[in-house]
Amino acid sequence: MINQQTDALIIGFGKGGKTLAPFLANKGWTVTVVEQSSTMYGGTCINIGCIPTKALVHSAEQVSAQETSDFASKARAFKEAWNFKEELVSLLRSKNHDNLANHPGINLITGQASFVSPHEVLVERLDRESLIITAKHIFINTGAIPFMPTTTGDSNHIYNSTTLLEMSELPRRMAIVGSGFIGLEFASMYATFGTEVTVVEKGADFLKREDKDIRKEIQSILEAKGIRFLFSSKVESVQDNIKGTTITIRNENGSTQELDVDAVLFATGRKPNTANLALERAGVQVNDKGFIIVDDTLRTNVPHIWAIGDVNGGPQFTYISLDDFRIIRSHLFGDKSRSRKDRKNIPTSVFITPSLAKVGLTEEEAVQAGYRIKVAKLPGIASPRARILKQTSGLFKAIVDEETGYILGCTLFGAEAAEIINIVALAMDTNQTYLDLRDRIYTHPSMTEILNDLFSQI
Ligand SMILES: Cc1cc2nc3c(=O)[nH]c(=O)nc-3n(C[C@H](O)[C@H](O)[C@H](O)COP(=O)(O)OP(=O)(O)OC[C@H]3O[C@@H](n4cnc5c(N)ncnc54)[C@H](O)[C@@H]3O)c2cc1C
Ligand SMILES: NC(=O)c1ccc[n+]([C@@H]2O[C@H](COP(=O)([O-])OP(=O)(O)OC[C@H]3O[C@@H](n4cnc5c(N)ncnc54)[C@H](O)[C@@H]3O)[C@@H](O)[C@H]2O)c1
Repeated sequence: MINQQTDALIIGFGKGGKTLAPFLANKGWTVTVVEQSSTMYGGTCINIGCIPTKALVHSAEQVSAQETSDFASKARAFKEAWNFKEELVSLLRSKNHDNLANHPGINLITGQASFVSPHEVLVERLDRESLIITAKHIFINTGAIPFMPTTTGDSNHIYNSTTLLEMSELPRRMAIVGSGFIGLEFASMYATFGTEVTVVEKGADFLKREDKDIRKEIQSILEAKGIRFLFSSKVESVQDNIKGTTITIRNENGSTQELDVDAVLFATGRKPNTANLALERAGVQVNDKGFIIVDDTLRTNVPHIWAIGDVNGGPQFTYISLDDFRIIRSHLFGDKSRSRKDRKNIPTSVFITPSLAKVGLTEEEAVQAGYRIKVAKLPGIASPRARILKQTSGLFKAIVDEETGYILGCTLFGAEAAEIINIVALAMDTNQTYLDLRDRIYTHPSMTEILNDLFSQI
């Protein structure tokens, strides 16, 4: 057993941790980063999350614009897109690796970390001697992993988002269980490539935090791609047969139906990746779902141990993990003022085609909160840029406080919505009124200029 000392030990190569490591090293701290897998340098986002999925979404949109007709051509197009995704991920993984490995103040170790005591962590390496690292400060950044509900049966066709991304063949028929971010993004992407997709959702509807008109528009556009939705339904069993696999779906009213598919994706949420950490040996507390409990400055109940990113139970987005880094920076080397409370309007985007992006309140939420509101709405086709991009479907919507003119919320379902929403979020965070966005000079022809027209509806 080798013993090492370090000022900061970062467990997991997540977004916040990999940003914190060079920051602390540049401040003169000795920094050790431990990542359990050589295929995960750069973390979930780079390897099995945002980047590979959005590369496939983008390729699907290009293929759909070419209107390939027969399945064999579609399958070839998917294989090409998959190869591109693999090349991109491998490039980014290696860049991420080198960024830390080549930094003179950072010791990057590949191995699995678990606590021995509050200041000591065991690192087990595949083909090398284990280490005990004694650290003054410890940052847990181990992310989240897919949560899979139990089903009966025997199948080699069950996937989660990680394992499905390893498959280079386009399935002809696919069931996707869950219609959250991952379920909808995969459904839209595979259907755009040409897979026959059925989505099985236990709830009575999807995206429950969206207004009804937006949900209706999304559903009709996804259905037009050929996606079938089965709501209030659960997959009970998955049983392989010579042609693929048969899933048995039970509806809320008790009736069952069978569906033959080639692949079943479970996209039913993600749970904290803490099982191997032996947190109890450090005395670190977790909540009933296993997420590490932190205060608004991201410290755990053990003052020298912090938790960053998905593992601390905050919103599961790469940009939130990055913001966790900013909070920790503020507390270690800044004025100690930044906290989770500063996050006012967090924009989100679901990368279906066209994309859905949102910030702040929906119409229903604003009414429930007691605001007197004005609502602006425009169809996607109102944008000249959307016509150029051949993505004219969708719906843009903004909610404004009638009394003050402040923007309470905005949902953009249309081309490049994930870009435009950041401008609306900035306006909201800096207390600008809807008039500021209505009367701004934007480039033309851009998607952003839809804000001129959208807010002119008020
Ligand atoms: C399919 C998919 C698509 C997504 N798309 C988006 C998107 O478009 N936009 C967005 O913002 N977010 C997206 N997300 C969410 C986003 O990927 C995560 O919120 C983000 O990556 C979380 O980062 P993190 O800092 O918590 O840690 P992670 O990036 O999850 O890193 C944790 C690391 O810790 C390592 N580790 C775990 N346990 C140990 C241990 N005991 N010892 C050593 N190492 C360990 C893991 O191997 C992993 O590399 C997506 C997620 C998925 C699954
Ligand atoms: N574009 C992005 O920013 C992006 C993309 C992908 C993932 N993510 C992050 O990853 C997280 C996890 O994504 P996710 O889609 O796995 O989770 P999710 O929580 O967004 O959605 C899970 C869905 O599965 C349904 N479900 C759960 N159990 C079920 C069952 N047994 N049968 C049928 N349906 C069931 C739920 O009702 C829900 O609709 C997201 O919340 C998000 O934070 C972000």
